[in-house]
Parts: sequence; C-alpha cells; structure tokens
Amino acid sequence: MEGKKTREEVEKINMIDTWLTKHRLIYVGATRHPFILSIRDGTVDLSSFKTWLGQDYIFVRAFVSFVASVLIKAWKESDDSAGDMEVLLGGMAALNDEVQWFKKEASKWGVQLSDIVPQKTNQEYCRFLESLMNSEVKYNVAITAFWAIEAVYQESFAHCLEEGTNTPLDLQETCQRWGNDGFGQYCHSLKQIVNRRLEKASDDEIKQAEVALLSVLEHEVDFWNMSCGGA
Ligand SMILES: Cc1ncc(CN)c(N)n1
Repeated sequence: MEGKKTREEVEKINMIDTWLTKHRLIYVGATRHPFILSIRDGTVDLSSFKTWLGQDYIFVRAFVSFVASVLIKAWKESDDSAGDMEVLLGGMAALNDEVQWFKKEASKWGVQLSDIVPQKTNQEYCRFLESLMNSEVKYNVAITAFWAIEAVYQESFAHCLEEGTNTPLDLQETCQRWGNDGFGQYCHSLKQIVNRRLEKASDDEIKQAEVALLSVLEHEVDFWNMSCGGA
C-alpha cells in the first residue's frame, strides 16, 4: 500500500501553482504592472505604448528563435514529447501571426520599425533568452521559462478586457491578441506540460526551472518599466 505523500510530493503535483503562491508578489508585479493598469483604466500614455510596440517587435523576433530551440529540445527528449511538440508548433504558428500583427499595428500608430534601436533592458532580456537556447539547458527549464513568458502577457492583457474596464477602443485589439480565450487555452496547455514534466524532474532541475521562472518575471517587469520610460 502506498504511504501518505510528503509535502514536497504534494507540491510537485502542481509545481507552477506552488511557485505562483510562493512568488505571488513578483508575479502580480509582472501581470498587474502600472503600464497594464493604465491601459485598463484608459489613462495610458500613447508614447509609452508606441515604445512598447517597437521594442516588443524586436523582442518577438528573438523569442521566435528561442521557441525554435525549445522545440528542438522537446524533439531530443526520448520520452513522450510528441504532444508537447504539437503545442509548441502551434505556438510558433501564433508567433508568425504575432510578427505580422506588429508590422500592421506599427504602421497604424506611425511607428517606423526599421528605426527602432533595442534598449538595454530589451537587449538584456534577449540575451537571457539566448542563454536558455544553449544545448546544456534542460528542456524542463526552457519550457518553464516559455510558459512564464506567454502567461505574463496572457494574464496582463486579459485583465484589460474584463468587464467594467476603460481600455481605449483602439487598444482593444492589442489586448485581444493575448487576452483572448484561445491564447488562454494555449497557455493552459503549456502549464500542463510543465507540471507534468516537473512532477518527474530531479530536485536540481526543479530548482533551475524555478530560477528561470523568477528571471522571466524580473525581465517582464523591467520590460514594462522600460516601456514607461523607467529604464
Ligand atoms: C516581453 C514579452 N513577453 C511576452 C510576449 C508574449 N509572446 C511578448 N510578445 N513580449
């Protein structure tokens, strides 16, 4: 007969929720940032929005390469990663749309994408992504970072679409891009992959994945700050 589960075993069943409880403050800092709250209440400074738009276009291009590297790591896993690969491939397809959307949105707002110079904060975030692309970095660690990056945008922009918000009409499409139910479902699939993988991962890998999650949250906060001119 199986004995009672230890606290560690129970925590490992849903590692992400365990971490989100443990690191609530920084998670809320990333998903309820003043920049997002200003979109939600309609007071957003449009020059900050345009800064975000141009910088994020640069980020997304680095992000595509990162996701490709996660896909390669999934493929190299010998066990049942075929389902993971389908979810990741769907993510890449969504990123293709995302890049096209940035181009269209930039022209709508008069942002010249070819003139955008990546800011230091953006460069640091892209460098962090590059560090995760190293073949030494384990799939479990990279997929945790991937989930966190997508989840921050999903939670942030979905918050701007809730009832009773004052999100300006011409920003609602931006919020829909990441706040729609389909993107929420995709983030949920990523979360399930991470939880399933981490349940069987070694303590060392779990620690590395937690560190990667915290780094993502810090970079996301810095990215919002940069958009508001604060970095
Ligand atoms: C900085 C950042 N983080 C996340 C995402 C969502 N793909 C994004 N576009 N930019």
